[in-house]
Amino acid sequence: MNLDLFSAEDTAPPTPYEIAPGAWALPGIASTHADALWAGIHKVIQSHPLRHLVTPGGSRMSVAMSNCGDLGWVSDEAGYRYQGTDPLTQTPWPAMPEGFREMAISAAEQAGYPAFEPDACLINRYAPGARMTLHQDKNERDYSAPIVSVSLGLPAVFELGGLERGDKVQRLSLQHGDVLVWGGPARLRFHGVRAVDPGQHLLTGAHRFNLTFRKAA
Ligand SMILES: O=C(O)CCC(=O)C(=O)O
Ligand SMILES: [Fe+2]
Repeated sequence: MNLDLFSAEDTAPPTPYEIAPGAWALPGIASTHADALWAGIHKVIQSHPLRHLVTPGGSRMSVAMSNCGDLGWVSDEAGYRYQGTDPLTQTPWPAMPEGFREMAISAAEQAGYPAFEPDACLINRYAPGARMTLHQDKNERDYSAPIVSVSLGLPAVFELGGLERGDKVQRLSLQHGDVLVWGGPARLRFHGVRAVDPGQHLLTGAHRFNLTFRKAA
């Protein structure tokens, strides 16, 4: 009798795959770093709390945000932008923890983008029902560096569109520890996150967290 319940096929680590030219999924690569990333998130949000920013149009975002690194992404009635100071605390954003930087650089490398030097890390917290509508990341000064996006906690459905808002979107299920990297011809693709379903995760509780690394300056 064969009692080998876990065949080699089942236990083989998932491998990186290209979702679209220049866009890569790196399943699970952050899971072994999750505890360190989680500790880093906590440290950052202790001094620079998660908050619901307001869009230039005046709506409150459902995702709560904070930042670390030289620059942080913010939004208010005046627009979207990066700045070195947290508008809430009026103090500089905390330094990007070394483990964050290493994770982002390694992910970019695995997706074929060597020499990624992130200077901004946006921390996104999704409670059940929170979502991010289709958008392009285009507040960065130049688009030659990729975007590195790390998922922690509750799963979510990521939508990757094309270069035009109306283009067809492909849906990807993102689990704890999954990383997406998009750059080059994919750098300005529209993308978003569908409303997160209620759930419980051992590390993050009732939330999904996402770290988005960018070279903003
Ligand atoms: O939460 C995610 O997976 C994506 C976040 C995102 O697109 C952004 O912060 O610009
Ligand atoms: Fe984005």
